[in-house]
Amino acid sequence: MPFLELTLPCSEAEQPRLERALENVGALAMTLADAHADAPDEQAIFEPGVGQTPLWGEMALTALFEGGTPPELLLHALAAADEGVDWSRARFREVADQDWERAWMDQYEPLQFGRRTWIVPWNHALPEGADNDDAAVVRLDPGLAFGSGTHPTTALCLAWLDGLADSGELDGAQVLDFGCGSGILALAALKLGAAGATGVDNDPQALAATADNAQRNEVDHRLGVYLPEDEPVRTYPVVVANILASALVALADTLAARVAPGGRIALSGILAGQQDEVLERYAGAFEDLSVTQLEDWIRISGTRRG
Ligand SMILES: C[S@@+](CC[C@H](N)C(=O)[O-])C[C@H]1O[C@@H](n2cnc3c(N)ncnc32)[C@H](O)[C@@H]1O
Repeated sequence: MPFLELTLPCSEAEQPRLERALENVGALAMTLADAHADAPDEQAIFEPGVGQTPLWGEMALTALFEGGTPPELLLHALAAADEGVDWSRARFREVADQDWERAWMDQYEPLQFGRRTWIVPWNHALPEGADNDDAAVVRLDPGLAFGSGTHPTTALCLAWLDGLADSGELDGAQVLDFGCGSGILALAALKLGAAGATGVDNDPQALAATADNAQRNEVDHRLGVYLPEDEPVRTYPVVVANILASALVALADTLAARVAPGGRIALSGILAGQQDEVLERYAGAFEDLSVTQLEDWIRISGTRRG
């Protein structure tokens, strides 16, 4: 089914407010494009709530909604979400799924994380280094689920997994990827030597993307995917969760209960400045908590107390 695409002009000052309202009424994904005529193709794609900072002055914000959504109902919901915005500026059109997938692919290049982890789109040949025998290569088309490796929150987790593999801690391990999105972290862990992985996400589309990516990477027999309410209650030696700081705080007890004594955890999706609240919530159950920053984003990692 085609999607409904909404586009409206957007200044830098307005951007967070517009994004919040669009997210509240169910936007699946958004793009921000330079509205200058001389740079029409420059755009950034991001998941609602985990935006990217634009560099341009005049912008157009585009949001994608489920196909079949009536524009007038959406305008009504947007007016209720934020009545201070002139939503009549919005323009609508139906777009095919492929247009969005194409937009992802066009801005997506092979990337290396740590020593030997590679994320390579299916339409690229393996670059030098990714063709080494010990390279851990995940082939990915992220589609609409978050997780292509290009976002710093994902990059921080991939580098952490690569480091764990280097110290032998992933060998034969079971890994929980909480908030799996495209499955990128679970797949990387499996390629780096984990015996099995569990992907959990509250978005069924993410679970479908993870399962599909696992099958295409031929690791589906070693991966299970679950909604949070169906997730098996068990412990893991390695847990990685790239969700927002507020969710990490809310899920602290659940995630702590999933890490085996002496096991390792990485928490990502934390904006610089939000780390203290997360550190405070996890300090009781985890020791050796360390903070790593990439651009505006923080990763916290630690070891479960025995
Ligand atoms: C930032 S993306 C991370 C995707 C991928 N793991 C990566 O590192 O690129 C966060 C994912 O967590 C999911 N998510 C957010 N809150 C959640 C919750 N409370 N329980 C389970 N999944 C959640 C979202 O649907 C999204 O797929």
